[in-house]
Amino acid sequence: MPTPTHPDITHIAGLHLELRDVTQEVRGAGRVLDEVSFEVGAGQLTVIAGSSGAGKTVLLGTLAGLQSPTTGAVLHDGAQPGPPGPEFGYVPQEDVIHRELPLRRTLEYAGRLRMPGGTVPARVTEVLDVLGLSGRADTPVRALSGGERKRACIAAELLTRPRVLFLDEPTSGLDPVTGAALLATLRSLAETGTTVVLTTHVLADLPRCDQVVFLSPGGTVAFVGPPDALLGAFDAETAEDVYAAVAEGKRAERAAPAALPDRQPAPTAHRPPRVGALRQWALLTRRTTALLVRNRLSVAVFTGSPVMIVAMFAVLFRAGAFDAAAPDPGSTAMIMFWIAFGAFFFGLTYGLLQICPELAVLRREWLAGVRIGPYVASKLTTVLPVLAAADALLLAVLRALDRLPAAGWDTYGSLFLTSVLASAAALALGLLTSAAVTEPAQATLMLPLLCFPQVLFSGAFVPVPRMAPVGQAISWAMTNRWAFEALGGAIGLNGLWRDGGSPAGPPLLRSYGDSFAHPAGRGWLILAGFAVLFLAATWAVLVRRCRQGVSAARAGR
Ligand SMILES: Nc1ncnc2c1ncn2[C@@H]1O[C@H](COP(=O)(O)OP(=O)(O)OP(=O)(O)O)[C@@H](O)[C@H]1O
Repeated sequence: MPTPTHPDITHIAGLHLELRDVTQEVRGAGRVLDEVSFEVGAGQLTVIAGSSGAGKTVLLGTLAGLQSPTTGAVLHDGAQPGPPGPEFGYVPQEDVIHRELPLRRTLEYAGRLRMPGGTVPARVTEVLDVLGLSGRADTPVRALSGGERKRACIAAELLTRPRVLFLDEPTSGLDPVTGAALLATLRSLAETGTTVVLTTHVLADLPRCDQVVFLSPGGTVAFVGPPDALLGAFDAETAEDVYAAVAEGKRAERAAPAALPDRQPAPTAHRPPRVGALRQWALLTRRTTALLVRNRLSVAVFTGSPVMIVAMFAVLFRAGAFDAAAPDPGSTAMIMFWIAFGAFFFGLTYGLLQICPELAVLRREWLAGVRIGPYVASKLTTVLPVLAAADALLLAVLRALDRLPAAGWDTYGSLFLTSVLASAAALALGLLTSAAVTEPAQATLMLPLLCFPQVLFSGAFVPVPRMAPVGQAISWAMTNRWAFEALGGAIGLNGLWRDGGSPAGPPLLRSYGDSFAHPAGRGWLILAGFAVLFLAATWAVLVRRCRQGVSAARAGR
């Protein structure tokens, strides 16, 4: 990493941070922070050190206002931490940027989502330069080294010139030279006004900061002060000796040094304007599309599953099942069912992996001002056209192979609309599942669990009038039932079975009762209702997951 330069020398007003007698209890871990008090002056670089498990990450999150303290107060510029926004930067230990796109594009999307105006490309160039990443601008994020990816995450935070930047172990895993250069970058950032707080295990980071907060294993503060006072406070010769002394329970005298002053008087904090919901939706739609196209797994699923299903249908059914003179009533019902299930399956598989792999990114962007509504809507607008194409392909191939009858555009329009609505409802169910699980493996496991009842209770294999009462009740909640009935109604199964030249028709008609006797509009309404319901539930789950562990004030409540 080259020596950092800082072309952007405009000073900004850093945030003044204060903890007053903060205790923090974590479920399952008990009291993690105990009566912690210290201040961080605006534009100062503070390092939180301490042994593993001492509570550094919890302290960082509490200081950032992400977790409300159990008792005590956290103050930003003397007040409760405000709602999320672009003037606040937080870099957790895990990566919080997408991996598929080239670095510059990734940062441009991150910037456009956080700040309005056309200055983003120039700002990205500046930030890449500051972090020594200019030479990697066109490299996909996944091809960057661990240290470069860490700097890329920091770059995303710097785009908005935050007033405060929190970083959880940014130098872990970096070689000494790269770590020192990163610290130098953070120092120059502090010198232009941004308050910087980071946790570390790297001893070399300590002398490079303005203030050290040393946590002892019980979550109490063993030392707060300038780094050059650290060794003396513990009569130690090296920083390792300090770790040993703190592990033995030693604490420096808390007639503690006065808090470092703000680097410059903070003028009234101004909140930069947020990007509007409509613009966020358009940007997120473009980014999701770009990410999908670049992701080999999603391209394989998006193209592979329709092709596979269409091919299976083509070899499964005989031609001419709908021939009015000699129909095959059993096959006609099955063709309608499998079209409904195909539409459901496309929607579900496309939706299941949409959210869970990027939840950490979403949570970070939500804190920077990205709204959940536009995010969920962007998934729908990106994926639904692909689903519609897959549904159209399915119908077209079945018609071309004479597995569906010759009929007018109104019939095929009705079949298509039903399929698309069935796919939309399944997509929304997939998104809901993807939002609720914690990792892609869980989402994949949900696929058979969600498909099985949709097959059993659709009313195709056991007609709804023949189901046990509980089964009938469950069938109401199956989108596949409504799609199957609407498709059967649109293609005219009742008439074909009643008037067609097959003796198997009338008994089948009696079994299925009035399943296909309803106007198509009823099925469309129900399917659209399910889609809206699942999307609303997805929104609610994501809001809850983003707010989880975030203090009420920060969460904007
Ligand atoms: N969500 C959680 N659920 C249960 N326990 C937790 C949770 N978060 C933190 N803890 C516990 O709180 C304590 C402090 O954790 P924290 O991650 O802050 O330590 P740390 O000093 O940052 O450790 P490290 O340096 O290893 O990252 C640990 O005992 C940890 O197990």
